[in-house]
Amino acid sequence: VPGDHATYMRLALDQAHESPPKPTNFRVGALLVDEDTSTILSRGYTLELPGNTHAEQCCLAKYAQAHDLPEERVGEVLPPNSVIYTTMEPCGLRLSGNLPCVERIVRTKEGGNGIRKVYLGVKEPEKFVGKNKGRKVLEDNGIEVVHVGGFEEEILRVATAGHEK
Ligand SMILES: Nc1nc(=O)c(N)c(NC[C@H](O)[C@H](O)[C@H](O)COP(=O)(O)O)[nH]1
Ligand SMILES: [Zn+2]
Repeated sequence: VPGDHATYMRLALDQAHESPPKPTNFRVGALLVDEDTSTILSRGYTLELPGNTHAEQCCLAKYAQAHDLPEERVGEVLPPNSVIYTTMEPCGLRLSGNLPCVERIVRTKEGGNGIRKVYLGVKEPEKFVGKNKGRKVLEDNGIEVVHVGGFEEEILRVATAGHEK
């Protein structure tokens, strides 16, 4: 049965609950979906893969790994109408200096179809890097950004669970 946006965002939020709490990031969950066939291609959560990894990064890396490719070449194997559901908007800047997920999503257009749309549950709180400017970068690269409402309170509670109260 084709999932609706809420179904997929709920599944992304389930992923966020798997993330180990940490004071210096947010606990986020992401889903990679083929919109043509309503197939879930990959799931990911913050810190799932070794290193200081983000949910969207893990989602892409796992799908690439399943095709024996490094994450930076995932665009070569994405179906034509791939989308990402992420509980929090992709980062445009990271305090660690690691490559932001907006760049990882934009580069999926290299060598293939690339991610078409990003569905987000909440905007990034301004705690670490101030205002997140990633949305404009995605849109400037032809990637549609859509807010899926209804989960904000739970998304933020999960995202900040590792922060000092
Ligand atoms: N969309 C998103 N997915 C994630 O999985 C995650 N952890 C963040 N978090 C954004 C926040 O801005 C960064 O976590 C801090 O800027 C610290 O940067 P690092 O995570 O250490 O690279 N945002
Ligand atoms: Zn990120």
